[in-house]
Amino acid sequence: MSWQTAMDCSEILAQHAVTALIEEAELTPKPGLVDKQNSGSHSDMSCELMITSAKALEETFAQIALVSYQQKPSQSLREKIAEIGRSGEKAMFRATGGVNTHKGAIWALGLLISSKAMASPDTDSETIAKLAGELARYHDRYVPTQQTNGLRIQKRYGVPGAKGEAEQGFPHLRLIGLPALHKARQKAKSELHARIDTLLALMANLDDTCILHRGGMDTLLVIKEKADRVLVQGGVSTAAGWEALADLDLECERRRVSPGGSADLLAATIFLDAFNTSTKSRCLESSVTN
Ligand SMILES: CC(C)(COP(=O)(O)OP(=O)(O)OC[C@H]1O[C@@H](n2cnc3c(N)ncnc32)[C@H](O)[C@@H]1O)[C@@H](O)C(=O)NCCC(=O)NCCS
Ligand SMILES: Nc1ncnc2c1ncn2[C@@H]1O[C@H](COP(=O)(O)OP(=O)(O)OP(=O)(O)O)[C@@H](O)[C@H]1O
Repeated sequence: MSWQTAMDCSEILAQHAVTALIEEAELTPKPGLVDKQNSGSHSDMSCELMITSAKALEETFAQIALVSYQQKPSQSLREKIAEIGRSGEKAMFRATGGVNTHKGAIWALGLLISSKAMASPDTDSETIAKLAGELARYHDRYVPTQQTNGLRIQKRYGVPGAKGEAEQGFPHLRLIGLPALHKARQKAKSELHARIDTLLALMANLDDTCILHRGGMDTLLVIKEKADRVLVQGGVSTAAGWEALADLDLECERRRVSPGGSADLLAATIFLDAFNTSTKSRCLESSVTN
């Protein structure tokens, strides 16, 4: 996939980002998260709301791509996209009536869109994620000083959180998400199973501040271990893996936790993967059973 002008680039990247968010929301089943079957551990969200929110972000994503087109990482660019990202958060809250549907996703996708727009269209995903990290490491002098759940949790548990993940060049995207998706496809898994296995691989590895915030460290460790157990059983395409997924789902429900950070990184994985020409026309079946 290629683009010739800044406008093309902006439209293509924004559309792809919205599609990635919609495909993440619609992927079913997902433990603890909003999907087509239920709203997981989120009493204030639904799949329709996630889709409304995703569509409301298209303009934000387009603006980020436009200001980043053929630029280099710099403090000035970092501050420009931070401002656009913050107005994107406002657009999200307006569209959802005040519900935080995509804050983490705006952050991750915003940086990756900026990086894609800076680089030439055929740049590989590894380089894109690292370039996004380079941009994230510039200090934003206008960052609001108020405390967030994520900042509190990062301090309390000493984990990198969404900010650290980006500043490190998205290691979970490069080393876990994209390889898990490609490995599942190599094993001829269906696209549905491949994507759920990718989410589980992220959940098994990520110190997700959404889970830490609601459940604490004990809960995070149990969720990581149970996600890993599905993969050890061969993933959700096996009967034992499917059963282990049901067990993980019950655990998220019982503890009222949701892997929002892993969901964001799954959307980011889907976004970057779409530019890989060999996987362009993947067919995602709508079945929710094994
Ligand atoms: C860095 C952000 C996410 C704020 O982070 P913070 O951890 O303080 O906030 P908060 O807890 O509210 O949100 C974090 C969200 O990140 C996701 N997340 C959680 N853990 C992780 C993790 N380990 N890795 C990646 N994402 C994670 C979850 O969805 C979570 O809800 C971001 O909102 C921000 O600072 N935006 C400012 C605007 C900006 O600079 N934008 C630039 C790109 S558009
Ligand atoms: N399918 C999904 N379902 C739920 N959350 C998702 C999904 N996809 C991504 N997320 C991410 O999860 C985050 C929402 O998590 P959460 O509800 O824990 O945040 P919060 O509103 O800040 O905290 P809390 O609800 O615990 O007060 C969003 O910012 C979003 O980026």
